[in-house]
Amino acid sequence: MLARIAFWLVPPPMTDPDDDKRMAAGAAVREVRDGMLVGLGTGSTAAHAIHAIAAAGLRIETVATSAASAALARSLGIVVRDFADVVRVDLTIDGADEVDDTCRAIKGAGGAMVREKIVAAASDRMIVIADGSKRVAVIGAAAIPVEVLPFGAAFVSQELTALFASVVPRDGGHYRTDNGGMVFDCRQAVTREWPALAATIASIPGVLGHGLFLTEIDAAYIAAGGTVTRLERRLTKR
Ligand SMILES: O=C[C@H](O)[C@H](O)[C@H](O)COP(=O)(O)O
Repeated sequence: MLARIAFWLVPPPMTDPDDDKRMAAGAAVREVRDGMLVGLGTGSTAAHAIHAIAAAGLRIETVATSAASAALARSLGIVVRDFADVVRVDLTIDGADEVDDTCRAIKGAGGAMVREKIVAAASDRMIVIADGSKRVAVIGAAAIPVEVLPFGAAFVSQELTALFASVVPRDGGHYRTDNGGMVFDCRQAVTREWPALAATIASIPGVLGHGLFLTEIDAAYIAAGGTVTRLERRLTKR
């Protein structure tokens, strides 16, 4: 009862999720140093990081995980290289749809997960930035997006149906990624043995990639109520 009264007298601080995204992005960008090759993520939170990089006037080069992020960065005067010529990235900063305290994440609501995973794998350090709504005890409530070669759509959809309770083609099957792939948003996995599930999805012919990031992320900056928490992954990356 006392706790309830205290709640009404002193309401918890309310912050705009966009302010939290900006704050998480700003904290991560403080890790960027002149001379680095930096991976630019995709989405609304990653866009804050791109703006923060531009505002900091850092002398860096970047690679982008989507056409949208490349266009935003170039519009702000940031040098963006073609990733096809790159084998190693110093640091990547990207958003997430869900992230847990061991830095496992679900990504790809914006459809960029395949390029994001390639750039993450090439990165010495991969940081996820997010507002507090993305932090979860256990990943798995968000849809896991699976990018599929349109040629194999029906076959892959059938295979995914054995792994998930719900398999929904994005935009009724009309959505296309920067790679020309379709996306199936998959929910309620029949197993939460994530490494085995990730391997099974990836092994289906026609699958180009998926949004389960189980080993790629080194750290997460989560901002909630004006406070930034940094989570560091403890296990070795690969
Ligand atoms: O494909 C999109 C990416 O994985 C995004 O980083 C993720 O969906 C988070 O986006 P936002 O920061 O807009 O919530």
